Amino acid sequence: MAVPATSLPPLLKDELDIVIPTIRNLDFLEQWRPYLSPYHLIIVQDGDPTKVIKVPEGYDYELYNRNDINRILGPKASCISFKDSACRCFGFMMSKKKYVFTIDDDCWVAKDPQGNEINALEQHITNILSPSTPFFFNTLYDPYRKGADFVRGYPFSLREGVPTAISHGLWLNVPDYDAPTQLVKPAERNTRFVDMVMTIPKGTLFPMCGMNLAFDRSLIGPAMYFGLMGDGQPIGRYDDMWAGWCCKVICDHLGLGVKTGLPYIHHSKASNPFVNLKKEYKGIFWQEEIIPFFQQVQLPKEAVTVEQCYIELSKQVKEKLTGVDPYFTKLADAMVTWIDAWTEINSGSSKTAVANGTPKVSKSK
Ligand SMILES: O=c1ccn([C@@H]2O[C@H](COP(=O)(O)OP(=O)(O)O[C@H]3O[C@@H](CO)[C@H](O)[C@H]3O)[C@@H](O)[C@H]2O)c(=O)[nH]1
Ligand SMILES: [Mn+2]
Repeated sequence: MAVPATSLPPLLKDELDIVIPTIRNLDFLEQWRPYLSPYHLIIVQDGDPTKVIKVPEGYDYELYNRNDINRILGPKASCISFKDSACRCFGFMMSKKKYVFTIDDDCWVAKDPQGNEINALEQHITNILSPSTPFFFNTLYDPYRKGADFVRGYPFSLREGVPTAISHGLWLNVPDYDAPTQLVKPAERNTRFVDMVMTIPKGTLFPMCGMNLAFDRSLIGPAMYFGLMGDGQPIGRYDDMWAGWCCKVICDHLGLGVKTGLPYIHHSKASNPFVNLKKEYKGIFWQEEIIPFFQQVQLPKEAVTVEQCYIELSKQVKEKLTGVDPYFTKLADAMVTWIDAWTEINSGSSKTAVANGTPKVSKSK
């Protein structure tokens, strides 16, 4: 019988923030209470800043709306998307913790095949705190999980693994399909629970979904920029994809690991495929050129920090992708603005969080 999650002390309670992008009241947090209420939330309110977002009692949080973003970042706020879940990366920037878990407000606690609730955050923490194996594939998947190990023929020199930077979770019910797939398979639901965590091999890109994602902010935070999406931009719903491609090439360069698989969340809402098609349209054919770009990216050995890698990447984006569309010049510049803002905010020289950004004292625990 699994030990109920609530009986375990909250792992990394003071070292992890939960970032939620939202345009609605956060009632979904009621269901997550046993698992998430010990942690500090950073809520990034998108859309109309005059709308009041209700947060269930008993949660400790700070909330930033567009007015806060503009006040805190000034002109640099131009790099934070508006009217798109990409805004969540502002929460990554404002966090002061080593780890971040980000979740969408239509993601619910899932159940495993035995009917037990899945503490997604606990599994992400397990994934992040155990090493990754990007250099040699272990056919028994994650060798650090209980009941598994490295198989015969796995080099002992590689068994220490590397630090894990990203833990990419999955979704039961509504899978993260692109609009064309949603259109041709509107009723398809993911009911398959696969009890697996694996390291994504070095040199392999992956489509990172932002709705159930955790990462080590100290290892890869500055690369978790979700790009220029939504209002005023020619593309949407490629925010997390862009961040994932940038992060993966930088993780490969710096010898960091990316894992995918458990945990699952239950994704409830299928966003409108027609609206999604409009947002994704350009991305669907641009990505046929973006992926080969990332596959050929070489970062100089002198680039030894995430920031240095990211600035170098922005130069290559401007040089090699502007031919696809002038948007990539804007995006490359925004990547630099993001790093400037990240450095300013995280060097302590910035405006402290005030007004809406002031941490709210939880009314009752
Ligand atoms: O303008 C907006 C719209 C929504 N949000 C918040 O972002 C998340 C996701 O919104 P939603 O669940 O409605 O959309 P999905 O299509 O299911 O999102 C997933 O697809 C990808 C979009 O890039 C991404 O992997 C997932 O986010 C919710 O919390 C909304 O409240 C917003 O902030 N601004
Ligand atoms: Mn959703």
